[in-house]
Amino acid sequence: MQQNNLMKAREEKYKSRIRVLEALASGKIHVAAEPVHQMKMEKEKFEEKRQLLEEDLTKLTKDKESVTRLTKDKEDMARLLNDKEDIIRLMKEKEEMARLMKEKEDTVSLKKGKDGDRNQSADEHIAKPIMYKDELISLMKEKENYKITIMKLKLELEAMKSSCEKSHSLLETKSEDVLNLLKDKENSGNIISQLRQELAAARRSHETYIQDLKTTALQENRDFEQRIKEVELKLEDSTKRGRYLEELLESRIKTWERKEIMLNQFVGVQMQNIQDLRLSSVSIRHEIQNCQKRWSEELSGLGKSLKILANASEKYHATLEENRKLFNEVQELKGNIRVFCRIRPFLPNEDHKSSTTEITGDNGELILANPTKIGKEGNKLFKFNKVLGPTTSQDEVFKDIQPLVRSVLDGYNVCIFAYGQTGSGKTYTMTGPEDATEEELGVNFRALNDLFLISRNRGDTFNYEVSVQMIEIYNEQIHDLLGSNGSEKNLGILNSSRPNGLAVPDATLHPVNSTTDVIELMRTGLGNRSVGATALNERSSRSHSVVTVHVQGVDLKTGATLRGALHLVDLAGSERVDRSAVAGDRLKEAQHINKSLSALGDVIFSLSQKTSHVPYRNSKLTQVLQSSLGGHAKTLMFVQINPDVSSYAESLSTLRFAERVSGVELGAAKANKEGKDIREFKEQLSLLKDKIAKKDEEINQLQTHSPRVKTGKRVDSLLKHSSSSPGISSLGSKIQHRRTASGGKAMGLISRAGSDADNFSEISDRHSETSSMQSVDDIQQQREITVLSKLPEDEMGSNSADPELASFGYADSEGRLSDISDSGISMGTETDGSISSMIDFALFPEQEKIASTWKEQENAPNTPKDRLPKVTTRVQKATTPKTAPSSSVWPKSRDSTPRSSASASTRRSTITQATSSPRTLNTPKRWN
Ligand SMILES: Nc1ncnc2c1ncn2[C@@H]1O[C@H](COP(=O)(O)OP(=O)(O)OP(=O)(O)O)[C@@H](O)[C@H]1O
Repeated sequence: MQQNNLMKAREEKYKSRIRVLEALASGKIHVAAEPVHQMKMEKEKFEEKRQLLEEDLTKLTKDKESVTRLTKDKEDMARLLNDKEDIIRLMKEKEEMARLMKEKEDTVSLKKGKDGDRNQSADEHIAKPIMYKDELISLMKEKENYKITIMKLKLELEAMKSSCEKSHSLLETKSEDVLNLLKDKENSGNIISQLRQELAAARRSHETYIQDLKTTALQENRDFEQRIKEVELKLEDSTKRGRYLEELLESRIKTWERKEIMLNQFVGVQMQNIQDLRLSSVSIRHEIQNCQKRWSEELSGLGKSLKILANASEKYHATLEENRKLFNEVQELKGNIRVFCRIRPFLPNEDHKSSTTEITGDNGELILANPTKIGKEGNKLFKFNKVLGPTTSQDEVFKDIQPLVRSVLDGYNVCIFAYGQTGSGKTYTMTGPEDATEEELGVNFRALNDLFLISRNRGDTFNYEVSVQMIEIYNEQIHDLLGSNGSEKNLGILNSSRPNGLAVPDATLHPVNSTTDVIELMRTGLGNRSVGATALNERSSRSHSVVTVHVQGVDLKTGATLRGALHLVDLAGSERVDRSAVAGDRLKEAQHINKSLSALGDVIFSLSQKTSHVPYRNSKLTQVLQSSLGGHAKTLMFVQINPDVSSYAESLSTLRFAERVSGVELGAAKANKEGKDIREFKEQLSLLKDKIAKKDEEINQLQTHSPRVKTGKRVDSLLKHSSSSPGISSLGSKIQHRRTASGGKAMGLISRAGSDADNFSEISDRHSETSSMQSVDDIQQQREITVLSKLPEDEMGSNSADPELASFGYADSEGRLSDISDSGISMGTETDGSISSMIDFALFPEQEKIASTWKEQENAPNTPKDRLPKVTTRVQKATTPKTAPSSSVWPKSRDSTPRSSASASTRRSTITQATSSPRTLNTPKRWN
């Protein structure tokens, strides 16, 4: 406890010391500020510290006293220990005494024995026992005393023992205390020495601190004195300035007073003004309120009129929409060629910055910007049925033409062709890119798939048969892309009015039943085309590919048949070819492309002008598409545009062409529907026609041997121009051949030209019902004869390999040329009173009756031989008034007119003398 208290006291002391030191440390900061006060504080603290130290000292002294007391206790203890030792020694002595007593007793007993002996001897010696008795009694007494003393000693010893034990235990505790005290003392000694050291150190530091304080105080005093001097100086200055400022203030106050007076006067005036302004503002407010009222009235009026306008605009849009629909319906009724313009996106390798095209909305308008002209001046607006932007997907494209494609199943002929320069996306639209994904598949695949789908859906009511032909027209030669021999064979064209409606009957017709069949076929076809492409140097872009889907449907209820054909045409690139830049095969290809595209243009133009003669036969392409372009078909053209600036010229020419095409009215489309009876009747008719053809041949043979015909020069020439009559045509050709055999060089050339593959068309024409009376091939041959007859024989020989090319007008180097002008062709246009119809009259009695009046007038003979001169006369009659229009709308080529007239005159003089009607031949024209 004591020790704990001691420790607590020390702790308190140290804490107080720390506080003092902290107070000193904190006080030190303020020393500089209040040195005197601080010093007093310091002194007080120091006093406190001193008192504490004194208290410590008194405590220590007390400790010392207690230590001294303890030392005394210790000494007592030592004394007690000595006592104890004495007691022990006494005990030992007592034991010694006891031992001695024992020895004495023993001696006594021995003495007693001796006494017995002595008694015996007493007898002997009677005096001796009495002496010994006394001695014994004294000894006994002594013994008794000893016993008492021993008892006393024993008691004393026990008391001593107990006290000794007590003092031993006390001693033990004391000794422990002493040890503790000694330790404490040692510790206290240490602490005291430590405290002394600390005290000395504190004294030293305090002294130094006091010393420092003194020096700082001195320094501060000096600084204070310095500052006081400075402050005194400043005070002097400020007093001076104060005086100056007072003076200044006074003068200013005076000025301000003056100004105040002025200001008051001014304020008075201003107040007056404000009053005036208030009055005027009140009047203005009134005015504004009036204005606001008027405006709100006007605004509400405007709102009403705006509402009316909005309603009107809504109605206007609805009307516009209706107009558009009506326009489309009108176009549908008129049978206009639909034109969809598709703009290809920029390809990864192209500069994406500058596009020449801009789509203005969803109304089919397209602006083509001339890159050389800035602003609206260079813009040209075109309008089509639809404009498909670069982001339009293949599916969206097909959705737009789907109804058209589906109408094939209702017996319509549909033709979809893609026109545009190379690389503008024709093949992409029609077929899709190479390795196309399902989304990228083109119109061909989608159309066939759709046809299958619908035909399957109509399975309950109709039985459809779908078959596909795929041909390629390259250098005016037709190749079958689905044939087993690849595309090598050159095929001929038949007029599509044959019962099966096939334009190219020799091209393989593949029946297809499923989408897989179609994909297989397309692959084969494209494979054959691409094989050609490698061999013939990008032939794909230099040939037209035509996929024809023939659909024949039988109505399961009525037995009526429907026959529809869908032509999907990927045309060759339409770009202009600068002839100086190409030669050889390329030149030939370009010329053929130009020729066929020009022919297509001519046909479209003729259709748009509704001329009686349409020059289908000017190219293989138009011949193949004849039934789809003119025969009440639905026709759609995709105009493909490359948006790049470099293609501006081509785009302009393409769009102009497309614009003209969009104006073409083909007449309302008609479905090829036939009742069962009609079909049978038509089949009979075609059989009869075949018979007639055979009969005609027989007649020809007879006529060949007839002397009248051999010498009949007039008949010969007339026959030449009545070639559309089957019998007469063949007769004419025979006569020509005969003349060739007997004639000169020119005739030889005729023969060669006649042997050209194109003559297939001529021969086939004999089976035609409605073809023109004078075929284009005839005119071509005549031109060849005319032109080539002027050439030296060797030159003719070199050109004779390709008579078509030899006659192909190259005068215009930049444009597509049609070497056979529309005006030239139309000199022998077909009429309703054509020879074939006359023959029909003769063969079918009913018709003959109808025409009896005419026959009577003409006094028509009944035999074919007799009929012939009548026929020719009729031809002359029919032909003469239908002179070709003397002025074509198409620009004539620079050198064409003289050549044409020359050739016409030459032709008249050398070959034909039969026709005297004025003709204009070979006016080349250009579609651009
Ligand atoms: N709408 C389109 N979206 C994406 N790529 C297109 C599109 N149209 C065309 N292309 C790409 O442009 C390139 C040229 O297209 P494509 O071969 O169809 O042109 P083309 O007019 O048929 O050429 P050619 O006359 O040589 O046959 C191809 O790489 C094709 O994938």
